[in-house]
Amino acid sequence: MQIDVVTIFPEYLAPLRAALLGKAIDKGLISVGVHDLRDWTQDVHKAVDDSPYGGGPGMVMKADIWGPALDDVCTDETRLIVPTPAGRPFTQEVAHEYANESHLVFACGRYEGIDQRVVDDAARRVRVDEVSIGDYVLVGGEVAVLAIVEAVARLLPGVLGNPKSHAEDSFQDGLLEGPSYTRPEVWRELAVPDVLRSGNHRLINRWRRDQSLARTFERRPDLLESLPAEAFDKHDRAL
Ligand SMILES: NC(=S)c1ccno1
Repeated sequence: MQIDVVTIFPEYLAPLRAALLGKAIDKGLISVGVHDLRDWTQDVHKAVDDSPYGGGPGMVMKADIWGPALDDVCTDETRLIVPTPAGRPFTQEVAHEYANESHLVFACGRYEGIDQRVVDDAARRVRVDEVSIGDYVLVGGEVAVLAIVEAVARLLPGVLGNPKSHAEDSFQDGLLEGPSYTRPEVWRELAVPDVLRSGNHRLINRWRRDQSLARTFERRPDLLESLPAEAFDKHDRAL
């Protein structure tokens, strides 16, 4: 997978080359290009923004800078992703969608965002997603790109050490993951639940399913409401 990021703060994306992602890059599973939007400016001040039409606070990023940048970075295969609070929710399901793509390009907005015509024009040639990682406003899209790239890259074959790791992710079955424990058996007078030390895998799996259902019911009942009836089995106790 090729990932390209266009930003006015290339240094913000340095973490992409660290840890798990760095290893995936070293293995050739992912190629990452980070591009400084200011390389497409023509003026001595390298201006990338201007005042908003219609007035209002802040500045808007210029279409006549973003357009040529995306023309150069995108290909016919590109899925262009624009992180924005006004976007559709970025979910585990969307992460799986992106993991099947060959080329992701991320456009990192700053200030009050990017002139809408940049998205409208790009949509004439490539698939464009305006996505949000949550109902809050960041200073720019770079942090969202780091989150999205990590969520997507870990789904790629060969990136995680154990390919089964993400099979039990939260949201994988539409539910939140239950609690996890490791040694020591007792820590600050808190003991690991006996069932996990029983060796009875049928009981352990039942306990884990119950914990997942209970946690989802308590913290994200909306996820339960959106699951089809067939997502539940006869052993799922009424919550
Ligand atoms: N919530 C998202 S994705 C965002 C991008 C910029 N600010 O907030």
